Amino acid sequence: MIEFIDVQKTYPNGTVALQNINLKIAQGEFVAVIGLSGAGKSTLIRCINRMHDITGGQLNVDDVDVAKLKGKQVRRFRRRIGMIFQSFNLVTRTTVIKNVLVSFVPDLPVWRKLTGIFTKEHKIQALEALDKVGILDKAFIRVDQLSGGQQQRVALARTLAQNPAIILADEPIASLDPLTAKLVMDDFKRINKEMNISVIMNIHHVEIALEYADRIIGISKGAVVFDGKSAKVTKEILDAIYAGKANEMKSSSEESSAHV
Ligand SMILES: Nc1ncnc2c1ncn2[C@@H]1O[C@H](COP(=O)(O)OP(=O)(O)OP(=O)(O)O)[C@@H](O)[C@H]1O
Repeated sequence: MIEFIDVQKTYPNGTVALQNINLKIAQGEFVAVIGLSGAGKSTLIRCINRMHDITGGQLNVDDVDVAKLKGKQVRRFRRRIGMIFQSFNLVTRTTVIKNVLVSFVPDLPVWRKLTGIFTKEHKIQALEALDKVGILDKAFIRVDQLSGGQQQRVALARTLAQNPAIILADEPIASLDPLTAKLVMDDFKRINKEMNISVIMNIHHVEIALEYADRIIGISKGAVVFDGKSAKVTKEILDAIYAGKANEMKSSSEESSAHV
């Protein structure tokens, strides 16, 4: 369970990115966070794994008060939370399997991760993770020889090898063509349903968000203006989220939150 209690985030330059966020996300949910550029979607997602520190309120993940974690505790905590980025964040001049193996040695410097000191067990786990996203046959190919969709799958496999409870995805399909984007979304959906891994995804493609996510969180100017099941999202709700008409949405947000 991820719980935001009156969470606020103000950046050091004074920008208020999140204001009084209250949310509960149960284990195994597939949540899409939507809203205009600059609304605070990325900030919201990145507070969950402490990529950003909150400046007010409390954020709990499985009853752990995330803000109170220190040093090694943060690293251990992050092991259970995978992160997928728009830009894949892979080392492209090496093989697929080495990119996945990196997930087993988070505390070593990068050069050591890439020198190949991995156990047989780790290699088997890495191959299993690649199999789960359908690219086992690419294990020994260099990443820069793969398509964008295949590279995003490598990133997913790397995250899966971590055995995460939660996957945070920040615009994971933004740089993919529509067909490939759907294939990658199919992977997310399968992983979510079959492995009960929570997926919290920041996404600009509204139609895809509605098709794949169970729940939509609409953000405008740092505030939650809609929170409810994808099936309940109407054109009017979308217009309001994207017009930033926060006040207009408050009542439907409260109404919808009751169903979650
Ligand atoms: N490191 C930072 N320092 C200061 N302000 C920031 C920082 N990162 C983001 N912001 C500001 O915080 C607000 C929310 O940004 P955020 O990136 O969370 O929005 P977003 O909804 O994810 O936008 P996009 O869809 O364009 O990625 C914006 O006004 C942005 O300019």
